[in-house]
This record gives sequence, C-alpha cells and structure tokens, in this order.
Amino acid sequence: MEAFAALGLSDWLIQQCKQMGITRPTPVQQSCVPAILAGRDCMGCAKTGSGKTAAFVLPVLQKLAEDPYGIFCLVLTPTRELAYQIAEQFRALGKPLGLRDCIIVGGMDMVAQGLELSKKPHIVVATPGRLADHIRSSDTFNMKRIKFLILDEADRLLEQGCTDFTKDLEVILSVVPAKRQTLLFSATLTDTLQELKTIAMNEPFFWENKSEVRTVDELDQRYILTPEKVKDAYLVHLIQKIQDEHDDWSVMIFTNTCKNCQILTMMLREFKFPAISLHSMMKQRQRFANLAKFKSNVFKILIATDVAARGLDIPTVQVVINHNTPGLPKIYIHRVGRTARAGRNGVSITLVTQYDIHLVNAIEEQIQTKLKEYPVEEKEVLKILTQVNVTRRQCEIKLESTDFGEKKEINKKKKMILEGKDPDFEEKRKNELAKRKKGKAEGKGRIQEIIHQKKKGKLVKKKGKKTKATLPGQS
Ligand SMILES: Nc1ncnc2c1ncn2[C@@H]1O[C@H](COP(=O)(O)OP(=O)(O)OP(=O)(O)O)[C@@H](O)[C@H]1O
Repeated sequence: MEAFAALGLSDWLIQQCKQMGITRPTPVQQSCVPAILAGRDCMGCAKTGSGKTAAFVLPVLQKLAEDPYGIFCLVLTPTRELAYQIAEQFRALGKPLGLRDCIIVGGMDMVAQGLELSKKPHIVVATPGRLADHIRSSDTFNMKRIKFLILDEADRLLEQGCTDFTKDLEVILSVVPAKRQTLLFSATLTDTLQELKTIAMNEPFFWENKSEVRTVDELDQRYILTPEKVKDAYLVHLIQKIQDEHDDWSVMIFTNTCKNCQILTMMLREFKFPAISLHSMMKQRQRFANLAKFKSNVFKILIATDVAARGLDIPTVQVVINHNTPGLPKIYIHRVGRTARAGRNGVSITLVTQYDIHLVNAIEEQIQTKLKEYPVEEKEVLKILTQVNVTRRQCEIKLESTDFGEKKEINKKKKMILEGKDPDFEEKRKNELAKRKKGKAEGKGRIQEIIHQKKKGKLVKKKGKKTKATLPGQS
C-alpha cells in the first residue's frame, strides 16, 4: 500500500482502492498521478487494460475533496457504454465523498439530463455530441469553473472516423475555461500527438510505455487464413471448440458492420450458442441491457462492431475473435485489448482472407509482434461448411424481411439518387436543420421550462432546507 501513498494520494483514497482490490499502482498510475496532483496537464499513452482510468480518477477525486464544487470535472469519451463505465469508477472510488456525477450521452432522455446538469454535479461524463447539444440549447448550466477536462480515448475523439466529433469538441472547448488542467489518455495516442498538444496547452507531462510492443505480453495473438466463404464455418467451429473445452468461458467477436453483427448473432443462435449483439443501430436501452447480460455471463458471446472496441473493461473475456481483419492497426490494438486485461491471460484470433494479408502485415509492423497461426483441423471445418452457409443465408433472408435499419437506409438512399439528390449532402443538411430546430424550440423552451418548474416545486417542498455534499476536507 505504501506505493500509492508515495504518489501523494490521501489515506481515504488508498483505502478505497484497497476495497476494490487495487493495491499497487500500475506504471501509468505511478507516473501520471503525481504529475496531475502537481497541477500539470498530462498525456498518458499506456497499453490496453493497464489502469488508465484510475490514473485520472484518483488525482481528480483527491483535488475535488480539497475544494468540492460542481461542475468540477468534465470527462469526454467516444461511446455511451464507456461513459457509464467511467462514471462507475468515479462513483466507486469517490463513494466516501458523496460524489454526485451525471452522465450525458445520446439515446437517453434529454430533459432528465438537462435537469441533472442544472443541479451542478461534481463530475460530468459525456459523449461529445449530446453534451454539445445541451450547450447549444440550454443556459441552465455552465462549465466556466471546471478545473479538469479529460479526454479518454483522446485520439478517437480527434480523428474524423465514421462519427466525427471535431465540431462538437469545438463547441465544448469554447465554453470551458482556458485555465484548467487537461488530461488526455489512450492506448494509441501517438498518431494524433500534435493536435492533442494544442488541447493540452501548458507543456503537458507526457508518459508513454517504453516497450516497442504495443500489445500486452499476456495476450496470445493468433490468426487463421481462410477463404471468405469458409469464414463462418471457422467461426462456428472455434466457438464449439471453446464451449467443449471450457466450463467457464466468454468470447467477444468483432465484425465490420451492424448488419453483419445482427446476422452473425442470428446464425450463432440457430446453432444454440448463447450469443447477443451490440451495435449502433440498436436502441440505447437494448445496448445497455445486452452489455449487462454479457458482463454477468448470462450470455457468453458478445458480437459487436467497433462501438465496443475501445475501453470496455470486462475481466471475464478470455478470447477475442476478429471476424474481419481490422483495416487499421490501432483498431486491432483496441479490439484485442478487450481481453488479457490487468495482468490476466487472453487469446485473440483474427480471421484473415487472402485479400487481408497486407492488413496483417501493417498490424504486425505497428505492434512489433508476429501473429502466430492458430491450429485448426480443417476436415472438421469442412464437415460443417454447407450447414453453416445455408444457415447464414437463411438468417440473411430473415433479416431482409424485417425493417432492419440498414436496409431501410439503403432504400432511402436509392430513392434519393433516383430523384437526382446526393444522399450524403441531404443527410448532413437534415442533421443541421434538426439540430438548429431542436436547439431553438425544444432547448430554450421545453427543457428550461421543465427545469425551472421542477426547481420551483422542490424549493417549495424544501423551504429553505439546503443540501450539501459531504466531502472530506469540507468544513
Ligand atoms: N493498480 C491496479 N492494480 C490492479 N488492477 C487495477 C489497477 N488499476 C486499475 N486496475 C483494474 O484494471 C482494469 C483495467 O483498467 P482500465 O479499464 O482503466 O484500463 P485502460 O488502461 O483504460 O484500458 P483501455 O485502453 O482498454 O481503455 C480495471 O478492471 C481496473 O479496475
């Protein structure tokens, strides 16, 4: 326990860590915690599962305990599930403080979120899109006093992937004070280092793993070379093998599209495997429910798109299967990082077709490790090939007969093209209009009205009774 004390953390926090089984700091914690406590901006680039979350949660809680107010700290993160996970860590470690946190993510009730924000929580954990919507549409809260701005998975927040956060980040950065501590963390910071340095303005303390190898030693990284048409048969064979050989097992399968995710889930269920999916075309409540069922091991297989590739901490996951070879090495690093976390062992198996070999070469070059072939009895795979492919086709037909979002989207786009419109341009225009409309009408009107009403109601009930969080150090 002394090691944590040597970092400058208070006794109550050390005790809280102990209760959670955290007894010795990991290297990223060892280096970043003292720098953050000393008031420096910080960039931490450490491998997956190495405890980056606690590296920022611990010093923020300590500083909050010394001078508690809301809104003290804003954490931005790219996915909704990750926002909940980070808030949980704050809640667990900050329990003795009576910590009040607030989670602002898309897909959840905006009015309830507005009300939460107006109550000045100590910590706000948000995805950028929804928080920017609140900033644009409401004046019942402000971020003028925040002391800490944290970007978790910072490189993802800055890159222009399928979800582009940059516009929303601009909105958020325009309302947070220039005088603040900025903390940036990820397992893959290096590509976006220059942009990140402009956000962390004050010569940040930079900590990076010394090792050339960018994945953890405890991870056994394998590949299977397969023709595209045999991929699913390999997948079914692998799952069957894992199920036969282990009593206690848990697997994450990553695939490239929401539709594929849905079809693979249906197909594995036809084979009576306990599979469940997670992708961005599901309703948010369903996403949370499925993740909870997987975490509690009710379902042993989670089939997901890259929405689940970063940050999720599910210690029971022993195997990650890449149903498609990731197009970018950094996506590979995050996906396989869902196993072999916090010193545990894990296996990753990537299904590689002859067209993906250059992708594997790029991955190996980046991670400075050679993937090893996963030995499979091909004869066994060929035995189930026809049955698997027929089942997949049946699932595809079944899905096509439903109104699964992707099909609807494609049809909508086809119609637009026939009308001589550019679907992408139309989409952008529609989103802009919707945002503006929502900002003006709903935001200024409905949210504030409800918030004011609720506040009034509460004040009448309490009649002068003031509530205050009980934070150590507060008189
Ligand atoms: N000092 C520690 N000792 C033991 N376990 C720890 C320690 N610090 C954190 N952990 C645990 O390690 C696990 C992984 O931590 P965390 O989720 O913060 O990893 P990460 O570095 O953010 O990974 P990723 O890059 O995938 O987001 C968590 O379950 C966390 O509770």
